[in-house]
Amino acid sequence: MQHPGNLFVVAAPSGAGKSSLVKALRELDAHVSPSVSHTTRAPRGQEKHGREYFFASEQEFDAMVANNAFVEWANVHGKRYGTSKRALADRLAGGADVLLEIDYQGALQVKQAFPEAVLIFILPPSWEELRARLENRGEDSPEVIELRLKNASEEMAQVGKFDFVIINELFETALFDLKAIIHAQRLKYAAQRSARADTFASLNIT
Ligand SMILES: Nc1ncnc2c1ncn2[C@@H]1O[C@H](COP(=O)(O)OP(=O)(O)OP(=O)(O)O)[C@@H](O)[C@H]1O
Ligand SMILES: Nc1nc2c(ncn2[C@@H]2O[C@H](COP(=O)(O)O)[C@@H](O)[C@H]2O)c(=O)[nH]1
Repeated sequence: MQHPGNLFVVAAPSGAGKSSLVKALRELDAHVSPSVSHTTRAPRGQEKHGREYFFASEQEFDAMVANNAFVEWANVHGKRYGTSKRALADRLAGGADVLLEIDYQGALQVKQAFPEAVLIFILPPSWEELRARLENRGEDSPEVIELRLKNASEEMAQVGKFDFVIINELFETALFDLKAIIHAQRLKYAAQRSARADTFASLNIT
């Protein structure tokens, strides 16, 4: 599918810092539009329906799967999460750069559907730091934290399938890297578009 916006996918093990990085990026770059996913997990803390997620019952999620409403969906830490086609198509068609914050299974499904999507993986600097970030965040029970840490090794084993890797040790450095990747992709895409336009013009294609 051709579309005027760029598509970025950011994945990471839980607690590596992807939401914090994406939030900071969005404060600096209004052209990056997030996509709001659907999930069957319960809201945490201050989360609002339609802002962080569309919170769906198992039956509602089943119906969306049956209606082929997702670009991608996956089981993550025992719950289901998915990006709806509606969340993506309108934004891309409108020329926005869309950034999906999803797990690696979803990222690989997106790459199948949109080969031009740029896949970025965020790594924590160490296991100790990953655990500390999950514990200090104070949002998940000890059982949930253990499950997320257990799943992190399978997730991190997928890093080679991504286009870029950022190690989120110093936050400002990782944010700089993320901005640089997005900037480089915009320049590349703009150059391709202009080369295409030149070729079209030389061939008298309007
Ligand atoms: N570079 C960093 N140094 C220290 N702490 C950080 C850094 N980046 C993020 N954090 C902190 O680590 C915790 C986890 O970050 P965040 O919630 O962004 O992770 P996440 O990858 O989005 O996790 P999840 O997938 O569970 O939503 C937060 O408390 C955040 O403030
Ligand atoms: N495949 C998808 N994964 C998603 C999506 N939205 C979020 N996620 C990932 O789930 C975990 C857990 O998120 P949390 O908010 O419960 O901490 C994390 O890795 C998210 O990136 C989605 O639409 N598809």
